[in-house]
Amino acid sequence: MQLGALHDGGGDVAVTGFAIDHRKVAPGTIFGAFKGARFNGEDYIDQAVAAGAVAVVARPGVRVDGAVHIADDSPRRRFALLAARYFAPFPETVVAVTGTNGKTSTVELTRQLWRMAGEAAASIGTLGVTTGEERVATGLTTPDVVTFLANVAGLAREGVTHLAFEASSHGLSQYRTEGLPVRAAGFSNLSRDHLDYHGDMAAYLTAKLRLFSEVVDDGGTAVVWADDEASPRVIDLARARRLRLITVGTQGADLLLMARAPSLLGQKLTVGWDGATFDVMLPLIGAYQAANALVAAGLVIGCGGDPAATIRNLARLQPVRGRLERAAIARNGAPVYVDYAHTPDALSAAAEALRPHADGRLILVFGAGGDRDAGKRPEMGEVAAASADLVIVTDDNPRGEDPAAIRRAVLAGAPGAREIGSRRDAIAAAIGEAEAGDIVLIAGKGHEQGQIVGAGEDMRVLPFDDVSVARECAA
Ligand SMILES: CC(=O)N[C@H]1[C@@H](OP(=O)(O)OP(=O)(O)OC[C@H]2O[C@@H](n3ccc(=O)[nH]c3=O)[C@H](O)[C@@H]2O)O[C@H](CO)[C@@H](O)[C@@H]1O[C@H](C)C(=O)N[C@@H](C)C(=O)N[C@H](CCC(=O)O)C(=O)O
Ligand SMILES: Nc1ncnc2c1ncn2[C@@H]1O[C@H](COP(=O)(O)OP(=O)(O)OP(=O)(O)O)[C@@H](O)[C@H]1O
Ligand SMILES: N[C@H](CCC[C@H](N)C(=O)O)C(=O)O
Ligand SMILES: [Mg+2]
Repeated sequence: MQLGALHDGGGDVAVTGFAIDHRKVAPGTIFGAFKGARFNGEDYIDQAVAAGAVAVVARPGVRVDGAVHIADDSPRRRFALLAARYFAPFPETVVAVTGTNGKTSTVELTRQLWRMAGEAAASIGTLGVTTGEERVATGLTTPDVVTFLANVAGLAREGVTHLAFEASSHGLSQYRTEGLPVRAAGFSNLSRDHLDYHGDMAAYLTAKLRLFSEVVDDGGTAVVWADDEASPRVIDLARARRLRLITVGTQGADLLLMARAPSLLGQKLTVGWDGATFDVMLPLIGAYQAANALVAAGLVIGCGGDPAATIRNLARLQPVRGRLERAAIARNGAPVYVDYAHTPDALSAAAEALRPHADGRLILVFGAGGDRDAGKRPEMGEVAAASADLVIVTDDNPRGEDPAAIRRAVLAGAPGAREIGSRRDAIAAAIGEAEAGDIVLIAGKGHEQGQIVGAGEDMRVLPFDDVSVARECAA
């Protein structure tokens, strides 16, 4: 593609790719120079040009010598829009999900429902890029804009027609997915997380709302879990933009959750749609998984899926990796679950999901991540103390912080909890302690395969998998 096709005055210079990191610039690249949380990409413009950048997208007034300056007050957005034109075509049906908790689950369940309907479907999110055949990790929930758009285009080349992706608040505020047409947007819920980055809940919500106010296509659909305190804000925005609105939940007007009855390995849902009532056995436990499955169904229906078939297909959903995953059974019969709860609200949701299944105690092992929202730590402690009978506070990705200090902050909210820094020892203690009728919940890492310690040059990922460790400890 010629630069002139992307930018007036660009001329017939060949564009060979896009980069936001100067170390990835090759001859013919368009470089995006952005101010970030740790570095200022504008400091690397000269190096990018020396490496062959033919154009630089940067704020007006920034000095660019030796390449075309594509000036814009919102350089990240402009860069994404240009990159999208370069990388297109994309899958024709794309949906995005935002919310504090439930994004990964919802995009994965959406992908499964599409596949059951015979569509070539994929998802992109915390679990990586997932197709029916394979899963490739990207390291972020919403990958950086170049990785994201290149992957989405790659999926289209492989024949994928339906894509569900996670729109994290970081991704939304950094325009990591702009330019990709989004037909339907899903909202799960809003609760405390990531305030280290967003500052306060209002800013965090504003970042998420951009999915509905700007990212989803004109004439697109909003699928909103209606039982959340923040839902009315999303619904108002959807109405203001005249999006098609599908509200879901016990408060939903469209996909109505009329009843939910937990059973041993799942739950019976009674669901209303357009005057008809459906009874379906969802093979996943917990109110939160029912919510995610229904939002997924709403997204599929919102993109033209047959409502009755989609609702019936809920009975064939497979579990999502690391979300209330039954990892092991302790010698005395106590089941051990692994879950990705790493916020106060998620911890409460995971504990509530398991409570009806415990005749005895709920034993909870968890920690809080380092270099992440510190304010959520005591809140997580409080929720844990209120939700479980025995709480063991341990380490979960301390990153650049002192693990003992993180544990102390969590313990401030859960003074009666036990403290065992080594995650392996904590899991062993919980499983060793469990008696028949108890349930062990290991929260925070879900699918993760490592314990992240240190930061910058000293950062290391020590192999660690909650599911395998639980199995070893239960054996
Ligand atoms: C806080 C945050 O979102 N950071 C991400 C973001 O950084 P940033 O834009 O602030 O960039 P920066 O590192 O300050 O650098 C500024 C610019 O200079 C460029 N640069 C920098 C150094 C250099 O030598 N040369 C160079 O060109 C960078 O590529 C960047 O464009 O963009 C970077 C490039 O893509 C990411 O690597 C980085 O992820 C860090 C590692 C991270 O931990 N991110 C987490 C918090 C994150 O994004 N999480 C969300 C939400 C998780 C969830 O709730 O599911 C996610 O979507 O994963
Ligand atoms: N709808 C929901 N309501 C409340 N809690 C939920 C909901 N869905 C998931 N959770 C909790 O959040 C955890 C993470 O779920 P999931 O990975 O689907 O969310 P996410 O939004 O993708 O998280 P992340 O921000 O890390 O990407 C689950 O393991 C569960 O404990
Ligand atoms: N996407 C989340 C994942 C947190 C997972 C948890 N194990 C932790 O490290 O805090 C984040 O980056 O904040
Ligand atoms: Mg996720």
